[in-house]
Amino acid sequence: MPVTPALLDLRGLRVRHHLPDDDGGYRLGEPAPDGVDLVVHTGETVLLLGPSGCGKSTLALATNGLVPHVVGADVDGTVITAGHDVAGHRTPELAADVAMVFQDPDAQVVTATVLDEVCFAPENLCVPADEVLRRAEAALRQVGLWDRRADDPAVLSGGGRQRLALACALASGARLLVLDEPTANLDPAGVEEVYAVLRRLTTSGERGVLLVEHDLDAAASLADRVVVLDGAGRVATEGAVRDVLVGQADRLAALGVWLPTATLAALRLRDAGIVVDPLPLLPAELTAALDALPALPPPSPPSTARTTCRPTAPATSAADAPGPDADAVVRVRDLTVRRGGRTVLDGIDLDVARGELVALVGANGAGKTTLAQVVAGVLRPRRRDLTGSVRVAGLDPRRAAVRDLTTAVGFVFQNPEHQLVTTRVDDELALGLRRRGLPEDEVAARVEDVLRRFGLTHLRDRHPFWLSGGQKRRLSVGTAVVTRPDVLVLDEPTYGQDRERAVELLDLLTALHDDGTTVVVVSHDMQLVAEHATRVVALADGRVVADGTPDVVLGDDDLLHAAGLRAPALARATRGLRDPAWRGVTRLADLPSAPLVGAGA
Ligand SMILES: Nc1ncnc2c1ncn2[C@@H]1O[C@H](COP(=O)(O)OP(=O)(O)OP(=O)(O)O)[C@@H](O)[C@H]1O
Ligand SMILES: Nc1ncnc2c1ncn2[C@@H]1O[C@H](COP(=O)(O)OP(=O)(O)OP(=O)(O)O)[C@@H](O)[C@H]1O
Repeated sequence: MPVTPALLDLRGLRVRHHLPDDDGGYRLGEPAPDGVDLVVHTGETVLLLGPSGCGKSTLALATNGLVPHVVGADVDGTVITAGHDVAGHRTPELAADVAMVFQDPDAQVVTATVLDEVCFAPENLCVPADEVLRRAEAALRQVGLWDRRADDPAVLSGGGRQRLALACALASGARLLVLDEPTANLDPAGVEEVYAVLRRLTTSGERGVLLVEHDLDAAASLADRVVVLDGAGRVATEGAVRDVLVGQADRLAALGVWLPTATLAALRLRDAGIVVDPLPLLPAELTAALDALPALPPPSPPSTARTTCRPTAPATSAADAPGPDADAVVRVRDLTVRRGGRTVLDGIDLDVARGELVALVGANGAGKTTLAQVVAGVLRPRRRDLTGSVRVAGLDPRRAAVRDLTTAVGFVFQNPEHQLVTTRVDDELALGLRRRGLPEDEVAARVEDVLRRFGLTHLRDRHPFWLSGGQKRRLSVGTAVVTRPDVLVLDEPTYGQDRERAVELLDLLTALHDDGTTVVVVSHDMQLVAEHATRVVALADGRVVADGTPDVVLGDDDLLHAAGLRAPALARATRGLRDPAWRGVTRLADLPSAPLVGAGA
């Protein structure tokens, strides 16, 4: 046991949120977390896992007193942060000791430029001016934002704002970093960079990290210990990373918690009678374990579920992209868009046929959100800022009446808060249907269906504002799905979701797609893209740099690296295998699913 005092020491933490009621008072929500003990020492990274709504963000907010001093709640138990009892200290008094990065980076921006933002915390802590600048520069360089230091934080892309929040935490000098999904909006290259920074910070022995994160392929190699909460907010299990993630993989899977891709793959193989023992944590360990088997059965033929309605020509450059398509439900021609004086989309041509499930991928700032929003008519640039044309189901999204447009295309924002407007979950789902004048019994039936499919029935009368991040995200996807549009455009729909919900959401998108809905989804999760998309369009610097099937685009390592992307975790594990038949297996669904006579170990 380390002899230094803990940076964070939680004993019996139990939080019940104050839920406002109609007569101006409040009632208490269900406890989450519920009686949790958790300790973080200097030099240590502790990973906090658990299904959506179990209280991970609430626990994070309790470490610097935002819960209960700002977010109303009854708190039992004790929280000692860097030796201070949080109950007796306001959040600003703890700022020198604990720095937080929230799930929603927009929640914390306060100044007018990127540089000011990073200087803000150390200035408030009365750090000498030259030291403030030194720390700010170092932090901005570490997250790759030094060149954008004069920009307004509001004009950064989603991933840009996430990097900024992290730079602020680093520059504050606080010894305890509490990071709530710090990489959720980052491109794969950015995730690697951020984890490299965190690794340097913790191995230098000066700081400790409490990390809430779903992307275990990256986090598993950084964290020292894991604490897993169950759905009721109690500690289900804890221990060293490998002991928990690998040693108790079945239990975690049953809780609906994410597992590393390599572990998931091995569990699937085990079901097919191919025993990989011990279970691997990282892609390289899966490679070694499979190579050690006497023989591998052939992988399953690629699953038919993903076959596109209209085969897309494999193409690895914009020039080779599929030609004009008469059936295109989305048609983008030579689209150029300027924002804040900068060209952010540069001559985009893109046809999406009815029934495709297209993933838009690319580095932070590549223009994915801009393209998605222009297609959905959510962003309507001025005439001088846009050239070229866009048609969705025959409509011009810049000019069409909102009512017509929302029948043609549903949009889900990167940040769900931006689109929730009513005071109840069920009203939020009913809103678009009522606006269309649907009969009330039809409205009720569709709302019930979506509540059930998205696991929101028990929260139907909750104010959308008082939901967890994952619950808000499901609600916002639900509002887009409930109107059954021709085209559904989603910006990072799985971020913040536990495994069960993310898989459910993607299965739902796949089902909608099978029913003929065209789906365009912006995603940084290459494994999910590989599993579900029928086509991948990669953007870099506002241009289409690749357009083809997932196998072609995600199999081109040089292209992926140049575009700030990385191969999916399973592809990283299989590409080094001795058995050539297995190289390039990218989808879990393509692993052997039944034992083959005379094959395997
Ligand atoms: N500000 C709030 N007011 C009232 N209830 C809240 C508030 N924030 C969260 N809750 C509720 O508290 C519980 C725990 O939420 P929390 O955000 O801590 O969960 P989480 O584990 O971080 O979930 P996710 O993975 O979905 O982000 C949930 O049931 C949620 O609905
Ligand atoms: N409101 C705005 N004003 C000016 N520039 C903006 C604005 N919003 C975005 N930009 C800029 O447009 C470019 C493309 O941003 P966009 O959000 O489309 O990228 P993205 O590929 O979706 O990135 P991310 O993966 O980080 O979400 C970025 O350089 C960004 O800084």
